[in-house]
Amino acid sequence: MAIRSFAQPRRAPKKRQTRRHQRDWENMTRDQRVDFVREAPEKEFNFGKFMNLGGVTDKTSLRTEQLTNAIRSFDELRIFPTVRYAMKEEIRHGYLMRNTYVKSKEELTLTPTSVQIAAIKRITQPRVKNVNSKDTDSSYSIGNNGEKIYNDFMKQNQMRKLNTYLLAAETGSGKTWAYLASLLTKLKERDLETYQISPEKYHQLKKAQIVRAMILVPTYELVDQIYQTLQRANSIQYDIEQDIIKDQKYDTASKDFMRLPDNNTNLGLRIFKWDKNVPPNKFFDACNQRLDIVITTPGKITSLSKLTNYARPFRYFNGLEFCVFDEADTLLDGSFVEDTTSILKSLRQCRDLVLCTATVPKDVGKFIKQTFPQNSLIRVYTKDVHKIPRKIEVKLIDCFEKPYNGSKMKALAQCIYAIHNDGTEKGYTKRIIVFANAKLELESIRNRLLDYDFREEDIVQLSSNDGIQDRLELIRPFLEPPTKIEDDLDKSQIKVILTTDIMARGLDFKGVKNVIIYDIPRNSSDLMHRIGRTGRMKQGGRVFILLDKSNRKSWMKGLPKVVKESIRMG
Ligand SMILES: Nc1ncnc2c1ncn2[C@@H]1O[C@H](COP(=O)(O)OP(=O)(O)OP(=O)(O)O)[C@@H](O)[C@H]1O
Repeated sequence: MAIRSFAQPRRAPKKRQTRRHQRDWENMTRDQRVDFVREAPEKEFNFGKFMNLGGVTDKTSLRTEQLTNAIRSFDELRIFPTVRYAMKEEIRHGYLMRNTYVKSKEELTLTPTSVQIAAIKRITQPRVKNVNSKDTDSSYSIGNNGEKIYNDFMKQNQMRKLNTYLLAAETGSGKTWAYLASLLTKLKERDLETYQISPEKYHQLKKAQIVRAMILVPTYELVDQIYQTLQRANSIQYDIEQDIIKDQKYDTASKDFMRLPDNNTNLGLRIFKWDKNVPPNKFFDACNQRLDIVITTPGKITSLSKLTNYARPFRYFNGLEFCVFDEADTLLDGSFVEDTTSILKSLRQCRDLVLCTATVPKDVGKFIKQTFPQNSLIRVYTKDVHKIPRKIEVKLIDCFEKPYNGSKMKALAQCIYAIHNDGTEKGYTKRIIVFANAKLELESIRNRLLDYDFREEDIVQLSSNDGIQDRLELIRPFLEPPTKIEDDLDKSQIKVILTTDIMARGLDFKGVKNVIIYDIPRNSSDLMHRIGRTGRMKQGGRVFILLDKSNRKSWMKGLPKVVKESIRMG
């Protein structure tokens, strides 16, 4: 195992032990020494080509730490009041009540996570207005379908630069709400701004045939997940006087705006889920009125350019101001990058682009550096990015040891059997995710597991060969909190899902405690994503890694220590 060791706290770092540096160190005050050590590079677990992560400098994550230090509640962040209410209720709705001393969800005190604080602070901070831009009321005019008004309205943005935010934080740390809270706040503040200029213009703009914000993700499962989160937030009901305005010092225009029928009972957003089975004409129909947010995959957007019988189908995105690439490490790599870059080029009015990811592979980091000029790129890295959450226990199973004697299948069956009987999650169906590399292999793994007397209904396989509806149906029990065995349709004591990397990214498996890595993935980034399907939001979890001929003698053996000592993965 090769652990690059650099700074040792409170001791002069080895790299600095030249005479001059040693003298400097000795002359430093205690505080200066602490700062010096904190800014020196941390240990990193690095071994060969498998390790493809990089680009996290301790200075970047230190800056995020400084930003987040003093904040303890959502109320201290610039989040639009109605958005803040809906966000907290949505998180409360999905909160897992196990591992908490609080009796009911209503009593929970929710606090923002580091990435939420840092991202919201950075993204929603007001911009310095460009002195050259003609930011005056006279730039508004009225057109037939509202598009013209919007175009005029957007002209003022042309002089302002695009800000690109790179949000990188460990898996399960609440990145989705980090960008959603910022996005919804921007949309609401923009509406309020217009309303303050002229209520009439605000109402006219609502009829504009445009899309205001777009969230792109790599899979249809994620399209569905983000859509469900937003829809839940959008349908949360509040009493505008009691829950939002009471005891707060808002100016009259803001209060009037919040009391409008569009705002006074719920967020009132128009959200469009553009998934696999939705043809473009459904999207065009939805665009008859202003769409606040579209959630889709890059492929859906680029497919518009192939349409021959629609005039300028891309025109609906001409006024788009806010765009998110969720799972940006995937969207800016491999088969996606061509689509995503062509989309980027056409978003001329976009002012805020959020690249959200749990890992920044070196190649992707390099691409981002080359694509976005340094002065427009704002990095928000948390201090635990590229670290496996410490609540996760990583266990290695050597298939060459007794009693497996080289049989990986035997080791897998034994591992599932041991989880089944380990006395944890008493009374609940235990859910286990098994990751293999090749989808063609899944069927044979399942058949061989059935030979070990597991029940057919307890073991399912899922790959990209299955249709999206089947996939959503199969993963549903994993996306919901655990159920009591007697409430489960099949009365399953365990439920095993055999899958590939298609399920490894972004999916918010609720309280799944066990992940088995049957095959080692291609690189450390994929490994981090697989491991991250458990141990979400500081919940515990276990990951079992099967070591076979190809990897048993390797650095893999150092992994449990890397997690325990909270060492960053390279
Ligand atoms: N402040 C908070 N307090 C408690 N729970 C939260 C908070 N914010 C978000 N959550 C919950 O944490 C879970 C994980 O959040 P989310 O899916 O956004 O993680 P993520 O960082 O995007 O993970 P991944 O990298 O795997 O995509 C969700 O169920 C979400 O509702």
